[in-house]
Parts: sequence; structure tokens; C-alpha cells
Amino acid sequence: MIDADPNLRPEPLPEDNDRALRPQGLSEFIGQAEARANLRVFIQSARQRGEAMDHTLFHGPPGLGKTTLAQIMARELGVSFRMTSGPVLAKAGDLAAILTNLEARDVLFIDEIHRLNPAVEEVLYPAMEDFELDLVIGEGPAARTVRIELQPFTLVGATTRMGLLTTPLRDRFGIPTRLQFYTVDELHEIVTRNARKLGAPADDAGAREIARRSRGTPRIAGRLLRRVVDFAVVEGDGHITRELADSSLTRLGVDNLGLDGADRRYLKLIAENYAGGPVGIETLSAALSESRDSLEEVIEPYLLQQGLIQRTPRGRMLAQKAWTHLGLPIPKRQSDLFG
Ligand SMILES: Nc1ncnc2c1ncn2[C@@H]1O[C@H](COP(=O)(O)OP(=O)(O)OP(=O)(O)O)[C@@H](O)[C@H]1O
Ligand SMILES: [Mg+2]
Repeated sequence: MIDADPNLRPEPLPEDNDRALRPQGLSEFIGQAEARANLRVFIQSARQRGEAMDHTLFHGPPGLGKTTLAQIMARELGVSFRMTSGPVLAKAGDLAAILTNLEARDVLFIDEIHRLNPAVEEVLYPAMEDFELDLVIGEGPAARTVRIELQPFTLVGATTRMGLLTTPLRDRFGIPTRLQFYTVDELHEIVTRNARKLGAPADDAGAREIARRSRGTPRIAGRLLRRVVDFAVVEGDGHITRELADSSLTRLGVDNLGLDGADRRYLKLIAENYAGGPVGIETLSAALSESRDSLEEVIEPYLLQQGLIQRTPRGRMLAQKAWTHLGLPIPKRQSDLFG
């Protein structure tokens, strides 16, 4: 990782102590209005019919609330929540053991579902479709298949890489749900509420400053808030004002668009070494010593959403806004292009 300040990256950290701040119910969950409204209907319908809710797939960038929503679903459905992940399920038997232990209507959450081993995925198809498990017992000529009936359950899958899901798996989710980046207003509300929970109330402008610089991502908002709370407690009077938030975040290397050192290095590389692009993703990945996946999953989505870069068939290009943000003059060739 370039410039590895883990506070500013949206991937989960083991030391994230989020439990106190994680919303517990659908009505406490802020943002994702469309997804939330639909889920509310599907949950209520499943409850009224006394059936397992349809299989649900959450996809979108890290830290937007996929795991949180899966937990909320189980709670609102009044069922147990079982959690595992694609890479953990090494063998078909691992999944079979979990499936046979589910009770009727339980939620089974599989994180990083795009990383399922194909042999495990095969087991999942009939389980999702007919609540049946076909297990092969023994080996060679003595091998035989036994069919086991499962309790009806709800599979909730989460992925940051929808494109890596196989079509048969994707097609078996009745409720595919894309999570969006949060608006500043939504993050403002989340920060205000969490600051209060952490015992360091934020005034309106203070909360907004953190919200604006959180890359549309509640996980980052939560982390930046914790750091600002530290500064408020030690160097301030325990309250979060705009000045305090601004100086704390600047000291953490988060600029006024919420970009950190890694984002700025990405933009500067295209500006300074490739005259604004287009430049291929593999080239960027090599030059930054950053995996292509992490560029595509973590760095680029927010830069694209902010209109700082464009993806073209010939590679990545800086948009006008990026030159302005970096404080660099737009090269002649590009300013012609921008008109
Ligand atoms: N709508 C929300 N309101 C308040 N806090 C939220 C909201 N959504 C997410 N969070 C908080 O953001 C953090 C990240 O959420 P979560 O772990 O659900 O993300 P995720 O999409 O599963 O991420 P990943 O892709 O890395 O698994 C959690 O601490 C959670 O409490
Ligand atoms: Mg998650």
C-alpha cells in the first residue's frame, strides 16, 4: 500500500471497535433510502407470510453498510444470524456443515461471496433454489450421492466486485441491492449522532466538516470522527467545532475533498508523468506498487464519483477538477479537450 494510513482507507480494520456505533434497526440506519424502503417491504412481507425472505445480494464499495444491513435484516426478521465468508469456506463440506445447522428462516451471511471456491458454489445452487443439499459420500466407484433437505433460509451475500460473480450465482438472488456513496447530509447526520454517542458533541459546522471529508463512506466518517474526538478531548474542550475538525483532519493528511496521500499520489502520477493520461490501469498499478484490485475497488470509485478522473477505453484520464484540486496548470492539449 502506498502511504498506508489505515485510518483513511475504507477496508475494515481488526481494531475497529464499531459495535457501539453500528445501527441496530432499519429505522436507525441513515441513507440508502431506496434500498431501505424496499427492504422494509420485503422483510414485512416475509414476516407476514411466515416464510424465509428471498436471497439478497448487497454490492458496492467497502464500508457502505453491507454487513450492517445483513445484521439488521436478521434482527428485523426475528431470526438468527450466521456469518461466514467466501475465502473461509474452503471445502464443500464446510458449507454443508453450516447449512445443515440453520434453523427455519435464518439468515446466512456470506461476505466476499465473489471469492467462493467453485466446488463450494456448486453446493450453494440447489441449496438456494430448492433448499436441498446433494452430498457425495465416499470416493471412486463406491461414491454415492445423498440428498439432504434443508430448512428454508435466507442467503445474504455481500461483494465489492459484482463483476466477478458468476452468472448462475448472481441469478439466484431475488433481491440484488446496490449500495451508493452517502451524501454529505446523510454523513452529517451519522457524524452528529455518533459524536453524541462518543460523548464529544459536534456543532453543526464541525459535523459537516467531517462529513464532507469522509469520501461518502460511513466507515471512514466513523474513523475520522474518532480521531477528531481525540483532538477535542486532549487539545480542545471536548466539543467538535469546524476549526477543530479542520485542523485535526489536515494534520491527519485528509484534504478538503477528503482525499488522502494515496489518492493525491494517484492523481499526481497521472498529471506529472503521463500529462493527464490516458494511462492504463496496469501501468498505474506498477508505478504506485498498488494492486490493480485495490486501485479499482478502493481508490478509483470515489475519484470517479467526485468527477476527478474519467475511465476511457484507452485508460484513466484526469478531469479538469483534478488539475484545479492539485493546483496544477491544465496542459494545453487537455484544455483544448475540455473546451
Ligand atoms: N447507514 C449507516 N449509518 C450509520 N453507520 C453506518 C451506516 N452504514 C454503515 N455504518 C457504519 O460504517 C461501518 C462500516 O459498515 P459495514 O461494516 O456494514 O460496511 P461493509 O459495506 O460491510 O464494508 P466491507 O465491504 O468492507 O465489508 C460500520 O462501523 C457501521 O456501523
Ligand atoms: Mg462488510
